[in-house]
Amino acid sequence: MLSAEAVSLSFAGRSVLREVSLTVTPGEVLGLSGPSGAGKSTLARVLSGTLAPDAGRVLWQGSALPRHHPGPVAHVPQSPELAVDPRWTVGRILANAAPPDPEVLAALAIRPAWAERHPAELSGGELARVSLARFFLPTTRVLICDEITAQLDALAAQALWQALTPLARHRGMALIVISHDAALRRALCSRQITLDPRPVAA
Ligand SMILES: Nc1ncnc2c1ncn2[C@@H]1O[C@H](COP(=O)(O)OP(=O)(O)OP(=O)(O)O)[C@@H](O)[C@H]1O
Repeated sequence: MLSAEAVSLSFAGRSVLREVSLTVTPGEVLGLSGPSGAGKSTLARVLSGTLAPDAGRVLWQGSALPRHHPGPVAHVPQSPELAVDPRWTVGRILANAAPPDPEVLAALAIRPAWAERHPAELSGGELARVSLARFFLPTTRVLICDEITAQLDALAAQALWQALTPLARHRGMALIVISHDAALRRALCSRQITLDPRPVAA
């Protein structure tokens, strides 16, 4: 189980997260919403251990979040094109943290032929799937999906979620779905929290 206890964070004296508390249990799909700038991506970075809070703590199975990489909590970023090295091939990107998992590659319809291509040689939907596969590792127990289908058309978005959610459920992986799309959150999530106007504990 992942939990955040009264997590607070400021950037240059400006408070972004104010005593945010939440829990995520294995296999759960939790929705996270709030207006632009509310701190959703910042919270994702804190939960995945890439950003340390000023106050409060993040616990994994009741202990401090492990510092090793890859850890149990992965944050799939909002803009995959900004999060990958454009000089790397898709094959290298996919193999960077762990050997690619054939089941994940097949479920996300990632073609072997893409291995020699660079990120700029994929469509937005293809790159979104590669970005997802990159964080969908055997060690991942909580996958934070940060607006991962916001740039896709409705059909491509639906295909991605239809591939991702059964795979995560099958592996007992929890998902945190960050999205401005209320219908999507309703369809996917068993529980939701909102970072507006004040953090709501779950
Ligand atoms: N490294 C940083 N340094 C300074 N300010 C930052 C930094 N990262 C984020 N912020 C600020 O923190 C606030 C929250 O940003 P964040 O990206 O978490 O919002 P968000 O809720 O995910 O927004 P959106 O829905 O637009 O993606 C914003 O005002 C942003 O400018």
